Amino acid sequence: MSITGLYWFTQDLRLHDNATLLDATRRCDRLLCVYCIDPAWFETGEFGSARLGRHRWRFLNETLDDLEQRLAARGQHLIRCFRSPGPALDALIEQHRVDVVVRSQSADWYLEKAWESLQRRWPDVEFAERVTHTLFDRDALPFTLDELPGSFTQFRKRVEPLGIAAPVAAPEALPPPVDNASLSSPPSPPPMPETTDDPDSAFRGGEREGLAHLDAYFGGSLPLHYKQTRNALEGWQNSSKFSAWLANGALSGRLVIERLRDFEQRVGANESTYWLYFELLWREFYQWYAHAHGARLFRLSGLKGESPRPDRDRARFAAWGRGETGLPIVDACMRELNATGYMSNRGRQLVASALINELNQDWRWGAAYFEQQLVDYDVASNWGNWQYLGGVGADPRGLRRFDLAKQTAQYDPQGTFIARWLNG
Ligand SMILES: Cc1cc2nc3c(=O)[nH]c(=O)nc-3n(C[C@H](O)[C@H](O)[C@H](O)COP(=O)(O)OP(=O)(O)OC[C@H]3O[C@@H](n4cnc5c(N)ncnc54)[C@H](O)[C@@H]3O)c2cc1C
Repeated sequence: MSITGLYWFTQDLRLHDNATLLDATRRCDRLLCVYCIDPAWFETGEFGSARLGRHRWRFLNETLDDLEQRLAARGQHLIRCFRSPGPALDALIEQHRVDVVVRSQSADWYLEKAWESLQRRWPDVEFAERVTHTLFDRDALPFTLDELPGSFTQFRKRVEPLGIAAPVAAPEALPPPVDNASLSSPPSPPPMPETTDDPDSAFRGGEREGLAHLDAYFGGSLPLHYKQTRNALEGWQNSSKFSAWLANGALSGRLVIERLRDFEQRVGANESTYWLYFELLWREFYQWYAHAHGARLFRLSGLKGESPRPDRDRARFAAWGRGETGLPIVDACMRELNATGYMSNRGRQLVASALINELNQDWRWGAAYFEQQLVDYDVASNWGNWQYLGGVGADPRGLRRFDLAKQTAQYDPQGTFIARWLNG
């Protein structure tokens, strides 16, 4: 019997180190490759922001264009459905009599729900999934997700002794598309929102760009100084800038680790190279944290029994979003975010602390605004970090309040960063 497969791309937008794609290649005689762009992403949600803003929309389109080219080089085709995954995949499964649906697991609770209900609606179809977004497979973790350590430090100590599997090679060939005639007319004709120019953003989407950036970063000596520079408020070279490609899966974390180990062999290992690995373990922690806690990621009380009591002042929140709070370091960071889609880790900590502690607003409004604006938005890292700073997540020390004057003196002693964004 000949097998028709549907590959549902989500946050694994690459061919390298993609065990799910290898699996689909082995199993299927014909394959539909599909990406769903949910129109709901562009609507204002309950926290006052859209799920997808212009920076990541542009980055996503570049990523999908690149993926399409890579698939085309292997005789395949990417179907972009401008429709929510449920009805989009239902239509394709029915139209093409799909036998097996394949996808990479995701830390995104909404995608998990969509996957579960798809399985319920199609009991005769086979469903298969692999983990491609993390360094460790779920089975390799020395604990179940119910027993996920409550803090990063406990997590790190348990996983550091584990080996990280080598990335797998990209498939040389793929099964052919199902039916070329029908693929030229995807089931959802409405036009997608236009992408605009984004001259201020240095991030360019796609696997090709991600791999080139990886080569550039490990081709010089930057990793040797990472620990000293990573906290800077600005500067492309001060941190790795891998986040945007990691977030949509155009780069695999395992590949980053392989290149890091190679760099340590060739050039040398030091505290900074260790620290890059350490930060990637933070990412790993939040991925499993999101898997473990599901919808609690979005609750005001987070993992705690008691909820904070924010003011919920829309005008004050909007001023924070525009970078008009009157707190110079916060306003500079927010204007950078709005213009470029990126903000340093230090900046993210400061603006989150200000929204929660100085302005007394709902941390989820801030998290949702970041979701809209960040080019590197990742559901697990974003909502996990916001919970942490809001004192309702994985921080054993509770609420974090940053002294903005002290932070400004330390990280912008000459005032150049603030001047650039407030006067520029
Ligand atoms: C409030 C807040 C929201 C955040 N939202 C996101 C988000 O949506 N997406 C995102 O990728 N990161 C998020 N982060 C984490 C971190 O700020 C970014 O990963 C980092 O600034 C990206 O720049 P980089 O790639 O140069 O990082 P580097 O310093 O070079 O770190 C290397 C990699 O380690 C990972 N990493 C580093 N710090 C963290 C961290 N604190 N938590 C999780 N992973 C980390 C990232 O994958 C990053 O690419 C958030 C942090 C805060 C405080």
